[in-house]
Amino acid sequence: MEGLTQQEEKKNEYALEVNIDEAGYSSGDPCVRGVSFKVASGELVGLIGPNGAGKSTTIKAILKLVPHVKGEIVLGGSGTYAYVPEQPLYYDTLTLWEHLSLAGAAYGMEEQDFERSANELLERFRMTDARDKLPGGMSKGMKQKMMLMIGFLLKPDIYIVDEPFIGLDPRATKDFLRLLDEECKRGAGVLMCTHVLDTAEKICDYFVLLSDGQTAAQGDLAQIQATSGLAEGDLFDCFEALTV
Ligand SMILES: Nc1ncnc2c1ncn2[C@@H]1O[C@H](COP(=O)(O)OP(=O)(O)OP(=O)(O)O)[C@@H](O)[C@H]1O
Repeated sequence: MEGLTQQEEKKNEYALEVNIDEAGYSSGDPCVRGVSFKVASGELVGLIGPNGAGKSTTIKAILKLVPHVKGEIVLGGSGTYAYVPEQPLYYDTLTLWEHLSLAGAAYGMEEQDFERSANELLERFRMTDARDKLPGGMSKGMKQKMMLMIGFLLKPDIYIVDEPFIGLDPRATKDFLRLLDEECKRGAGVLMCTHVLDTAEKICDYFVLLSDGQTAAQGDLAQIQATSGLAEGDLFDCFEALTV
């Protein structure tokens, strides 16, 4: 668009458009109803809500991992995404490096490009010493880092990250947030589901607050505050006021 810098232009494109009429595990009994939002390129959207509110079901509906979904999901850009699940998924017999290699090969990365990116990620996540370890010999946080590294390796148009903070120590959290910020600046969109509301309040551009399978509020912090009637409230206060 005229007068916009390249980065502003990127921000005006959508990395993900979600219009879920219904989603659930058995027909006729949807857990999620009427959830619609967009993630712009370069934007970080926080999907928040109490236990059982429907956050993971929403993410799984986006990824077509639940059996019943009515609605429309549109991936922007070239349609590439990285999903980082809440529970690490891995092969017991493959080392960290072999997991990265497998992901690189599956996405057709050039060998040189893969080696450079994988080594950089090992350093940034302080995991170089764990390069040849099997997941069974890793701590919870190390497994979580492995999942995040696989996501970052792929440099997708959108990251879909389910509760990334549990298990990460403060330094690893900082390393992760710094990388995420760089990826947003590159133009990637991020949809992140989390219970860590103080961090979400600091880093998210937009919030979708779910309660009992429906949208209780959505918008930036000012809009969430307005919906909750707490003009000066922090995200936690608004969350309490708006959820059941
Ligand atoms: N595999 C499943 N089969 C049937 N029902 C499920 C399944 N997984 C979740 N549900 C139901 O869907 C509803 C929403 O659950 P969901 O896991 O999406 O919540 P959530 O917001 O991610 O919660 P949490 O914060 O506890 O992770 C709940 O009523 C839950 O019982």
